[in-house]
Amino acid sequence: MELQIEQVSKSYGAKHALSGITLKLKPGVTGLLGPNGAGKSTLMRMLATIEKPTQGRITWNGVDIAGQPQVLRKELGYLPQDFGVYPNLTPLEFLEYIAAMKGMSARSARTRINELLEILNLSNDRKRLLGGFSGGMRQRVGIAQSLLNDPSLLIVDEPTVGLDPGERIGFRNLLSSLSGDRIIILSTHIVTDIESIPTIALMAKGRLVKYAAPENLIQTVEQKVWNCILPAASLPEMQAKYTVSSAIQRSDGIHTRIVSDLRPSANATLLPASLEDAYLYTVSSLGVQP
Ligand SMILES: Nc1ncnc2c1ncn2[C@@H]1O[C@H](COP(=O)(O)OP(=O)(O)OP(=O)(O)O)[C@@H](O)[C@H]1O
Repeated sequence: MELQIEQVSKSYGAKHALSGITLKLKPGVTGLLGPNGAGKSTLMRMLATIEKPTQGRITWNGVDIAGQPQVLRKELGYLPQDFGVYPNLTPLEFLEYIAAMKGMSARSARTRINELLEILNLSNDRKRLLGGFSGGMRQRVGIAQSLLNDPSLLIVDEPTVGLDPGERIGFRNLLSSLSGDRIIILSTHIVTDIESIPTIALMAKGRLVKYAAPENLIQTVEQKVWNCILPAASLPEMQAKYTVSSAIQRSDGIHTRIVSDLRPSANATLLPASLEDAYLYTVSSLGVQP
């Protein structure tokens, strides 16, 4: 099983949304991380065969999906960013409707739907109208519909938006349990969502900037993360000069976490680096607002 992205670019008129993306994905989870406008959704829409590249090609097990989208579609699960539900249906009715559109038999759909409602903790709400669901509950219904056909390629665009902290953790565990022999691609601009994912594709300005394991990304900022204790008045000046990843008010001043090649002040001390530091450092060095 292989998904190959070869020199893919996408333009909308004069706007270059993606430029020369090349990636080869094998079974496992890949996290697409990048600030707003990086091109994550555009790439995912092309992988989901909703749009075609302006240049380059995407192949699924060697077949170009622009010419033969059906080869991939039957093995695809997709949760788009702007996923909407029909408010007057229950989760059960909604999932039965999607399953019928995917060509599943009523019998196998019913078994799979029951399984998914259980996994996604929706069994007790199976007969309530979706219109009354919270954002997190709707998102779980969206995840359920993407898994109906037990897809070999699962694409989920910003799946944790609207989830509360407990649901986020539940979703992370669900993804790990699903990985096995399938390719999963998940996009986010929230670093903590993908800390436990084995491979990260970092995007900015329509380009693939890094493709590496989280620990390798963290290594790039080892010995570059500093704690400076500042008087409140100096914070704006430091923020203008350096990449500040956090600033916490304490009794002895503002504990400011700075990512910088050089020691930012005489009293600065080194801190262990995190994935968030690596992300901020990489994206800021490209002149992009993280
Ligand atoms: N249909 C479209 N027409 C014109 N421009 C578009 C279209 N879709 C995306 N773009 C532009 O392409 C760029 C990449 O957008 P995209 O939505 O893929 O980014 P993203 O990384 O998913 O960001 P976000 O997290 O905000 O969704 C942006 O500048 C966006 O405005």
